[in-house]
This record gives sequence, structure tokens and C-alpha cells, in this order.
Amino acid sequence: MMEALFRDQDAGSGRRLVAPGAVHLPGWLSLAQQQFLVRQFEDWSSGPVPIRAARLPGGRQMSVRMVCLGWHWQPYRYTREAADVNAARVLELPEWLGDLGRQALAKAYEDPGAAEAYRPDVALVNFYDDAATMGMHQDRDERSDAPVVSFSVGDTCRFRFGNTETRTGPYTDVELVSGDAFVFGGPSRFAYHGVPRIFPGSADPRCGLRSGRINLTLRVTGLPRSPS
Ligand SMILES: O=C(O)CCC(=O)C(=O)O
Ligand SMILES: [Fe+2]
Repeated sequence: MMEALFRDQDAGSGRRLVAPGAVHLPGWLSLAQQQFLVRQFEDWSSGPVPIRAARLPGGRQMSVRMVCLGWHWQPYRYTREAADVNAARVLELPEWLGDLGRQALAKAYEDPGAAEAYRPDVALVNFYDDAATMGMHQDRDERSDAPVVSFSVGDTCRFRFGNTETRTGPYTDVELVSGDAFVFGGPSRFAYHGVPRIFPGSADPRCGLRSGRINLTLRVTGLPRSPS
């Protein structure tokens, strides 16, 4: 079933280069795929490590809630067990999700060879309610410079994509809509980025999410596989 749902992915209205190595794929996921991701998200959220808002080292809690697959992320490192939640081991990253990431990469870079070699080992799945935001940051807790592949479902957000030097401008604001993919690698892999706002009620109700926004990012941690 999953195989059929995710085979020969070639939807969407094209690709847009936002910065060198940063590619927006509008409408890349079908409605059926978005609905499937919403159902998976619901299962993952009530899995062995329930979804939670991480607490930053300074004590402040993030407004975004997160559930992790493959590796658990807490500010600012990866572990197999969620020591900051309930010490349980996170779920494995499903095979079909890695495949989906490779297909998005192939489309973004028009390079099937590079995509074939892409082996993400973690997915960070974020949930934004109407008021949640994510400050400008770099994704740099991975020990690899392999691209990040991002999928969005639910309400539209303003995604701010900056530069590798500073947290401030210049940056490009992109609206990520339900079903969009966004890939950042190469010269953009360590660009600052963030989500300054969600547009409540903006989602196509057929996506399957009643309110809020799900964002899923695939990454390569570069960490050694430990025995299960
Ligand atoms: O929600 C998004 O689109 C971006 C999420 C993000 O930057 C992250 O999880 O590191
Ligand atoms: Fe990020």
C-alpha cells in the first residue's frame, strides 16, 4: 500500500531555486500522501516517546512540539533514547520515508545519482499551532553536510531562508504550503532559517490536518548505528 502511495513520485508544479543548493518544490506531495503523513504523525506522536516541546538550555520551552524518528533530538544533540522525555528509545525511521527523501532530492537537484546515495537516518517532525514560531537557526547538530529534505502539511507558513554568515538578512521569505517540499544542501546546507509565522486556517481541509502545521525534515546525522 505504502509502496503504491509513494512510487514514481513526480507531482507538483515545478522547482524554484531560492539560493544555490536551496530548492522549493511547490505541491510536491499528493493529497493522499499528505493525508497519510497526517495519520503517521498522529501515531508517532503517541508512540514510545510522546510529542513534546523541547526545553532549551536556558530554560525556555520551544513553542514548536516535536517527535523524532531514528534519533532523538534535544537541544543540541542526538541520542537514541529520549533522556529529556521518558528515557524510551525513539521509533525507527521507516524505509518509505527515506525513499520519499531520495525522490525529493532527485527532483530538486535533477541528479538521480546523488539522490540514490542519500541515506537519511533521522526525521524531526515538528508541529506548529497557530502561534508557534521557530527562530532563525542553523541545522548543525548533524555530523554530515548531506542535504536536509523538508515536507510541509497543514497550514501555510512563512519560511525565512537566510545566508550562512548571519542570523539577520539578507534572506528570502518563502510561503510553504501543504504538500510542498524544500531541499537545502551544498552551499545552503548551513544557511540560517526559521519560521516567523503560521497562517491559521490557510490549509486545504482535504490535507487531513484540522489545524496547525506539520513539518518533517530528513537529515543524515553521521552518527554510528548502535545495535538495536
Ligand atoms: O518548519 C520548518 O519548515 C523548518 C523546521 C526547521 O528548521 C527545523 O526543524 O530545524
Ligand atoms: Fe532547521
